[in-house]
Amino acid sequence: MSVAEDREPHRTTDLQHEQDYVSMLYRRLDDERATTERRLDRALRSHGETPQESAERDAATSLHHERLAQLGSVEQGLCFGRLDFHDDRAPAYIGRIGLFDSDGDYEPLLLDWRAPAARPFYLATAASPEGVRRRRHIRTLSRKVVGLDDEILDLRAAGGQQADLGLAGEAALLAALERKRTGEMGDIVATIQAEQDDIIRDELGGVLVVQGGPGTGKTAVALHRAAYLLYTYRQQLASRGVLVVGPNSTFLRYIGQVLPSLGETGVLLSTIGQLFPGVRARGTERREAAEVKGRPVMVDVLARAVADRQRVPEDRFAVEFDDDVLVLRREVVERAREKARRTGRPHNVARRVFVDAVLDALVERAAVRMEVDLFAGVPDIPLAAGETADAPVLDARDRMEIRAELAGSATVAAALDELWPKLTPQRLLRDLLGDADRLRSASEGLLSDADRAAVQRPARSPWTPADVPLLDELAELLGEDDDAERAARERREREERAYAEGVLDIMDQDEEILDEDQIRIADVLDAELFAERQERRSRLTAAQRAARDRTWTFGHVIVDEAQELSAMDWRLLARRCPTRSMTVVGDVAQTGAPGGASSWQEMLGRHVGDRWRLRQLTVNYRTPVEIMNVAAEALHEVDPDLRVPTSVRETGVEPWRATLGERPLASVVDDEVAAADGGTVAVLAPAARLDAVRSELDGHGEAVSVLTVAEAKGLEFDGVVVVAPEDIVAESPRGWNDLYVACTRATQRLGILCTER
Ligand SMILES: Nc1ncnc2c1ncn2[C@@H]1O[C@H](COP(=O)(O)OP(=O)(O)OP(=O)(O)O)[C@@H](O)[C@H]1O
Repeated sequence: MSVAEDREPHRTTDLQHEQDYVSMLYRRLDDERATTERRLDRALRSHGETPQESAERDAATSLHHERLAQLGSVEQGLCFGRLDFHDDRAPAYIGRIGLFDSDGDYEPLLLDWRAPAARPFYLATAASPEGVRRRRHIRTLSRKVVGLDDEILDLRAAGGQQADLGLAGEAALLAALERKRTGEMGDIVATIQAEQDDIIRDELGGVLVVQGGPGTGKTAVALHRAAYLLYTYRQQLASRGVLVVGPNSTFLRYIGQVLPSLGETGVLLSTIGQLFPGVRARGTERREAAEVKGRPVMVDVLARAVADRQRVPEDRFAVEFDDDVLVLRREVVERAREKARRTGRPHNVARRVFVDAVLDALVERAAVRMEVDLFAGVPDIPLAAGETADAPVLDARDRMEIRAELAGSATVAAALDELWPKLTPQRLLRDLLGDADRLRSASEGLLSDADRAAVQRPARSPWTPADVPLLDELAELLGEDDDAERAARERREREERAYAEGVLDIMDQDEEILDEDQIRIADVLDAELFAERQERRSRLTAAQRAARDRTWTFGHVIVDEAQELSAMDWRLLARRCPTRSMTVVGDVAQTGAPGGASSWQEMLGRHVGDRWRLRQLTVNYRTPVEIMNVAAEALHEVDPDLRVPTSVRETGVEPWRATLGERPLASVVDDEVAAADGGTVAVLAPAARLDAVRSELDGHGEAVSVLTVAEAKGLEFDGVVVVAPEDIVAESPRGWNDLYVACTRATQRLGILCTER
């Protein structure tokens, strides 16, 4: 233990004193909620006469709404710490948000954990106390104070000893770590450790890489960093939002409550597969297919696939027009294509240039034909004075009319579409992966026959996560000719606004003549109107607006389990974050994805060169020593030089091994469920055995999660049973990494069922 810890039961007076203070804080919180509700109500009822007033009203409702959400989310564990100082400063209380005295002097009653003044709570040690005499953890249940853990930051009291791991608030920390898991990640705001705090508060700019073994709190640190950045750089980040990328939707559900519990709503949690609005990547595919799709060479394959759709006719281009056939030579179309390509614009935007050039050529052809027709059978008339024989018979206006007619002709449009079709990313990718000839043409010399066989699939196949970065790349290559759509959107917004203003006016007139009861009905209407109006504009947080917009760029991007991302995934993320303000969190020893990375430089070099900074986390908070000893065997197979992180606790419970099939799996798992005593249990199986294991454990319901290792990435359970580790290892080129991940999901107990082999 690093410091003297007060394990004596606290005197009732101490508890009572803290209870009084905490109760006062909750009263202050209630007041604040009531005030904010009143402000929100007032803002909703105010009419914006001018566009500026409307905008101000929207900004105010949005602000109050956000504040209300924040005040609502900090109810549990509002205040969790107190610092007492050596000098005569008043004690500082630390909590989830800042609260101030409502009187004139505006004294802080509770410090937000992210405020600089709260930092000693996480950093002060006996050796470097930063003026702190005592650190107190206050444990609460609802609004009741149920316990206190004190540390006196005094080297003499600690016997001059510094513990190896330098843990702060050890009693509170160990209590948190021993807690049964619920299936949802909780925040660690009361027990953040110094090495974690350093990372959480690292500066905003540039790429920060956080490398740490399993259970070192990388995910927790990443989420607290998001909350810290939004607090500290609110001006910069509130409007653009923060994106947190996780490996799959189970993981996102697992971490989903952490940021709201810290009072933050401006964060979009997403997988890579969810980052293309309008596409749900629910399909699965073989590892080989995902690996090929993740390679950087796909950029060239896709560029070629787009170029392949810009065709010129074999021989000549003939199109029916006005009971006639207009013919263009192949070279004329080729020149039009070159002209369009030379603009360097994306396919759908450059299409206009191509279409214009072909239409110009067609107008010429049509004009010639008309002149021929006009004069057919007409005897030569002598030229009048000033006339020349080659003066055009059709003037500019005639030509414009012909052009308009050509442009409006369905046959001409269809013929042009054959040569240079308008394309969506979805259509192009479906066509490409569903057609062997197209695929070969786009990838000859870039992919092998085996690669092509891996990615080719029936045209109606569902989208997979590895398709999404390809769709994103194609969206860039194809571009959007969206003038008409933008105008329609603006018109729609104007109409909606006028409608809302109208409803408000009617309500106001009504209110003047309604009696009390009816006004209450109007209040309900008001609430509905509020919801409607907010839904359209101000209620949407930056994160929600970002989720609907592929071209949104975020103020900061945090990537968890980053080692799993492919080169194409990184290209997509780089587009979402042109400022390269990123936090990249992961463990290159846990890489399971075939396109994932085994070194950070290999992964990031292509996008940021060597302009990234590395921080390491070294202490394992999840997995006890006994289990890490077993996990270390798997890690040794990955790379004998790698070391497991140091565990903070021992449980005295050794992991067990048995042979699969000796006892029915259901009964083995029943024992584990009983041992977990209300905690969570997972059975991790090789993909090939998953269905069989699931049906064997049918009836265990929600008590047991049956998952592949890939699905269990980033999650944790009180008890874990690993089925057929040999098969897990054999199933993938990174099988030992997978086994390492499987063993390190456990917080209390690990069992391994080997196959007979
Ligand atoms: N300072 C802390 N106080 C309390 N609990 C902590 C602390 N740091 C980490 N934990 C807990 O340890 C567990 C592991 O944390 P987390 O999932 O963030 O680790 P990780 O490094 O992302 O692991 P992996 O790479 O295996 O997914 C979680 O239950 C987390 O809440």
